[in-house]
Amino acid sequence: MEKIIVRGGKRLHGSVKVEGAKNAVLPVVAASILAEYGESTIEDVPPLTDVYTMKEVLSNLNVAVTYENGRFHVDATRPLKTEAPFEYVRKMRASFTVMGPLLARVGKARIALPGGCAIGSRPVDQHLKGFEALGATVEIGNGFIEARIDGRLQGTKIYLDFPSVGATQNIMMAAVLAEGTTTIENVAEEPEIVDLANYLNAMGARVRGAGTGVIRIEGVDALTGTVHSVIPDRIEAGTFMIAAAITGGNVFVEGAIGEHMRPLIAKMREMGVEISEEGSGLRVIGPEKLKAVDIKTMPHPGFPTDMQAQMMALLLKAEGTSVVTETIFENRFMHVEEFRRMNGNIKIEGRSAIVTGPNSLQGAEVGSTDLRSGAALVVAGLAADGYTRVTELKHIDRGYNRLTEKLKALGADIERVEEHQAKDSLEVAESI
Ligand SMILES: CC(=O)N[C@H]1[C@@H](OP(=O)(O)OP(=O)(O)OC[C@H]2O[C@@H](n3ccc(=O)[nH]c3=O)[C@H](O)[C@@H]2O)O[C@H](CO)[C@@H](O)[C@@H]1O
Ligand SMILES: C=C(OP(=O)(O)O)C(=O)O
Repeated sequence: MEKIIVRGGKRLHGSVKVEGAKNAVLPVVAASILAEYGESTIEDVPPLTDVYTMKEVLSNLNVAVTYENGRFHVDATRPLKTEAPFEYVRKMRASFTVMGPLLARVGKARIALPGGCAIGSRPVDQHLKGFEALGATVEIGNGFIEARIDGRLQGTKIYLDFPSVGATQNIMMAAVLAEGTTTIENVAEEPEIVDLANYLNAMGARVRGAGTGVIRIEGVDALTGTVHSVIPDRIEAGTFMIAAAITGGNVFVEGAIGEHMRPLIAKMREMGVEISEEGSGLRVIGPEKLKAVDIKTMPHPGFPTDMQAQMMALLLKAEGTSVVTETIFENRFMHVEEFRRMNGNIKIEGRSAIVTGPNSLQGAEVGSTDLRSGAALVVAGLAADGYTRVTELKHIDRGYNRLTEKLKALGADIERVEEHQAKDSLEVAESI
């Protein structure tokens, strides 16, 4: 087992390049199953464990997939299998997004029921409601969800109870091959939805309205593989912006798209962080003193839940009381306990965490509970006295490529070490 050891106190400076967005890559790769003709090439794909899991899911469906030099080549023209077993869905919930494409292409999909996880129960009822509205029969049993349709899915009108990102994507991918027009209302508006729509349209689909609350899809008979570069990762970018701010540093985050990050930029500016759009990215300059602000996670364009933990790390250093309210996932405060180990003053009241600062954070041994909490602990470690040891790195590896190396290149005292070295971590850390 590995650990990240970080010694706080260094101001970050320099430039860091953002990679392709994990949350755009996964649905786009799933959508490549829809191409009855030709190959797809998906570019700017970072080497994350989730990407490798998606590759395995597709290979298992008899799709020919190769991944090299940040490019995913997918050939889905062979006869497809229709089952995604628990071993993949357990590793990565996004495996469930192959259901819509399979149903549309083959008329059948059998996917293991995605379970709960560290951030909440995460049901898929809205995905299933969409498939049923399109004419599919959905059955749940023996730990699997099976959806079938005789003939083609039929265009329809669907209203989502909640603007779920995954349900919007899954239903969009099913509807592109349906007969007639589908209108989906109250959809998610995240940049990753727009990216998926752009890819689908480049394959020959007719999707309109992605990025607004209503998506209209005119079904087509078949799709053809194409080349697509995914959007930059706004969550990775945001994590580096917070790392820069928490250390009072000056960092250029290359590739960060301001338009995708308005709520984070607005809140960081309220805290006193200087953020400017500069050429192909964002420059972030951390102030000497940070001000407390309140945060409420909401569907896009609200404040993203995937930035909540990292933002809480920054708020720990802010002067005053901040209220962080999590409205998307019912259990996304697992990092609070870990921050407390680092001397963080945080109280939880229902769906809110009350952070009182500024805190003089102390290095401690802390565990990632999901990928963003892991990154948030590393970021907090950059501003803590002494050594912070972050464990359970498998979570971080799902969503961040070379986090340690990138922070080190910005001047952080940080090292990723094997457990046996970490036993002697102080010694290792002293040699950083
Ligand atoms: C791979 C990927 O892109 N993951 C992102 C995606 O996850 P994901 O697509 O799973 O998130 P959703 O938007 O679907 O979930 C948001 C909320 O809706 C609920 N819900 C969802 C579907 C459903 O059928 N029924 C239901 O009740 C969930 O339990 C959750 O409370 O969007 C989340 C919200 O921005 C992000 O945190 C994740 O990083
Ligand atoms: C929660 C996340 O991802 P997933 O939906 O894949 O668990 C995330 O990216 O922060």
